[in-house]
Amino acid sequence: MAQFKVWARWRPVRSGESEGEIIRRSGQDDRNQQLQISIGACPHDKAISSRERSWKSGFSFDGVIEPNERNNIVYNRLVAPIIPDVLRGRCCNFFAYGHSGSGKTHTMIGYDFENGTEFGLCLAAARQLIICLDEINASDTTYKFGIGLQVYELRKNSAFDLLNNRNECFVREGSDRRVYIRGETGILEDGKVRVRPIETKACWSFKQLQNELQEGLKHRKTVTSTIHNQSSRTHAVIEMEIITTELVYSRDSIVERQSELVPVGKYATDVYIEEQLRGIIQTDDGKHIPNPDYTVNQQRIDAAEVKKAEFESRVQEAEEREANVFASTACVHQCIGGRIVFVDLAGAEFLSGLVGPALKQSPQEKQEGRQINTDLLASKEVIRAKSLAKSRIPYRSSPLTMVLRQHFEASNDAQSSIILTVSPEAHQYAATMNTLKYGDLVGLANKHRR
Ligand SMILES: Nc1ncnc2c1ncn2[C@@H]1O[C@H](COP(=O)(O)OP(=O)(O)OP(=O)(O)O)[C@@H](O)[C@H]1O
Repeated sequence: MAQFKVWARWRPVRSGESEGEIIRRSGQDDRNQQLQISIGACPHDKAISSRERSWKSGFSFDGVIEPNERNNIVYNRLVAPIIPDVLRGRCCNFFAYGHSGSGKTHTMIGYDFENGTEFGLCLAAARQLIICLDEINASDTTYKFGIGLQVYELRKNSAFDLLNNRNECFVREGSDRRVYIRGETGILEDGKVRVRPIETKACWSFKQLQNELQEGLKHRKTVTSTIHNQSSRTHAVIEMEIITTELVYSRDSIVERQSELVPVGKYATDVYIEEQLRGIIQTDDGKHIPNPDYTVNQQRIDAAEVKKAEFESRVQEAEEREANVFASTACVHQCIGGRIVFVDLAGAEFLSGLVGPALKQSPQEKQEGRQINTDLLASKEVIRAKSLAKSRIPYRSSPLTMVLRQHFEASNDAQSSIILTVSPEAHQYAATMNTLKYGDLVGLANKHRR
């Protein structure tokens, strides 16, 4: 089975664009029902080099979505078929890749939260999942299943938590080589330390999830681009995981215990450093030698370490409890932990260098653009390496791929999709071509595996 399905979605021509200026295109199936896309010469021929006059992809696309097909049709074709996988506890990923204004956000998140026909894919998926979970809840009242929602934007090494006031969190690789997204450690009113993981909102109804998502998206950073005035300059990630009340409690308890460990761990480090510093002196010629008047208090260091180990084992206990909750629930209902992830990538014009001349960029925006380039290139390489089933996947090339690693790895036996959003407008010819060529590359890598 192909790892990544590749879809192209043509957005409608904006009102005001003349029909004569749209890109001519056609498609053709091969025996495996894979599609080849042909693009005619650019209507603005003069601006384009001759080798770009027309183009044909390989039979590398799984499908093409036409401009008149609305979001509900897209959902039924792309996402609905994998919902049973999510309900079997698997992880499925959807990426939208394309140039500014090509329809990534329209597809993944949607701009209409009231009209079900136009729900973005994530909202439509949430609606279907909650219907299925309600059925499970009604048939077995021992458990209460819902959806854990995380919504964040990625920019450089930071994740901005849209469900927590756009709080800045940091992407770090732990000593266990897992990637964690955590905010600054905070001090609560009662003086307790709190480790802040990225917010997960437990949603038990569709209405609740819809409100949380809508509120969160108000914090999304958008700027005016040459194409439209709601352009996103970050990658937005929407994760939905099937959870139970018990799982939520067990995870809260991990956070609680990690918070308790922070001051104890810091004390142990401070004691060690203090003792080491007291045990050394500097001579007049700058050399460091043992302090003859002080004996390092090893007992004090050991006592602090023992305390730290005690708190570490409390964290470990809480982690084991979470694993038990997970395993015991999965024996009865395999849906627990099922995950669906939607990634609305930043505009691909940065990658192709197609930022229009009208888009004046500040030095900070230029730097952001470079980071977007790095991220898009890295995700491109990861998707390609996965499609080719390479043994080494370059996850560590960017913060985006580091964060997505767990989802990519969890989705090994499930289906993921990349949706290439393209515009038929002639003035976006080069951008459209660039996006389709990328899709072709991924699709051909898939074909290699079939
Ligand atoms: N398939 C479509 N059908 C109807 N309207 C669309 C479609 N695709 C895009 N649009 C409209 O075009 C505009 C730009 O789309 P959108 O914001 O989704 O682009 P984008 O690719 O996310 O851009 P950016 O990278 O700048 O954020 C929006 O008003 C959106 O509603």
